[in-house]
Amino acid sequence: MLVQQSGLGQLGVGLAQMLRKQYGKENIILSDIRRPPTEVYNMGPFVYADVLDYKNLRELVVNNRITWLVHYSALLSAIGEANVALARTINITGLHNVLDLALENCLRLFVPSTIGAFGPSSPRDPAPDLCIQRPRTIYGVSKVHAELMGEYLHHKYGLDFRCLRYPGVVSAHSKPGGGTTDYAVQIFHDALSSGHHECYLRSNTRLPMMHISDCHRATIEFMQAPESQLSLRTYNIAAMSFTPEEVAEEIRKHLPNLRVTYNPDTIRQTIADSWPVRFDDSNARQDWGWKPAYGLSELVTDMLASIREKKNNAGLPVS
Ligand SMILES: NC(=O)C1=CN([C@@H]2O[C@H](COP(=O)(O)OP(=O)(O)OC[C@H]3O[C@@H](n4cnc5c(N)ncnc54)[C@H](O)[C@@H]3O)[C@@H](O)[C@H]2O)C=CC1
Ligand SMILES: CC(=O)[C@H](N)C(=O)O
Repeated sequence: MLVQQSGLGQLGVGLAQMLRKQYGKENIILSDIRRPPTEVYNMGPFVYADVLDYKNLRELVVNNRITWLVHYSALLSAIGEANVALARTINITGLHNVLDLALENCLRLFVPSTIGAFGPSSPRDPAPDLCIQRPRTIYGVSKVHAELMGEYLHHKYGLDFRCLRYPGVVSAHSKPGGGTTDYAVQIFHDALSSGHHECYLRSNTRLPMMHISDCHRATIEFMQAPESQLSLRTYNIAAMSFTPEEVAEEIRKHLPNLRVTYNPDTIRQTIADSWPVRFDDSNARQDWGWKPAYGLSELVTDMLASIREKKNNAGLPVS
């Protein structure tokens, strides 16, 4: 049995769907502190679980004989800077609860990290798996903490801790949750509604990005990889890197009238400028065979088709 925490965020439902296809819908429990939409509730087991409530988490694990835990709970980079105390609590105290629970119940544990775990003193093009990590956001600090705590408990007590550093994830099916890479989702919605996107980053801000289905596939392949193939517990994964101007150009191949204006927001621009522009994921490719399926043109084609379909199904106008 697997429980996936904070499953109602941008990434959660899609991962649960992919896992349920492989392991059966009754074996994957989605949890969050928010009320699930009807379609998610009808897809398979859903329970309330607050990552800050240790007793509640323990009951969930014990009552359902959980063996794997996917810990998605976090406040992302931009929203974390606006709520530092809450980000520290959810991202660090929440993680400690989950680590204690995993040790106590011999759980296997997957925790995602991010390009945000690097900072201005890290090598940026590309950022390797092992290098200086001095992030300047509470989000990044909490993710480095997660990487180090998980690795420490793996080496000291044998905890099966696995961690992937995700790039900015681009998905048509959910709203972004307060990150610095959110523009790369919003631009598609704007392109298909008003035809105008106002970008909060400069036109030449290059960041690593990934299509959500590659992100989910990487997660499952990594969780399934035999221990003997892993030389690290925390791996970078990469697919593509682009700037706002480059993704806009690619969208214009489908929607030539897209207009993009730039109005950089100091907080998010400063964060983006401190992150890697490219990830070196050669260890993931070598150790457990990671290979992305989506490049920029495939991502743009898929995002436009998926959002169009959603709008058509909802009876909304599409430009
Ligand atoms: N979306 C992205 O581009 C990337 C995401 N990641 C990581 O992937 C994970 C999932 O990210 P997203 O789905 O985008 O996040 P999100 O911000 O969309 O969702 C976070 C979820 O956490 C839940 N939550 C908040 N407080 C909680 C609490 N006390 N207990 C339980 N749940 C609580 C929220 O209800 C929400 O559903 C995070 O750990 C994030 O750091 C890493 C890199 C990129
Ligand atoms: C890259 C991430 O971790 C996230 N999307 C964010 O922008 O905060």
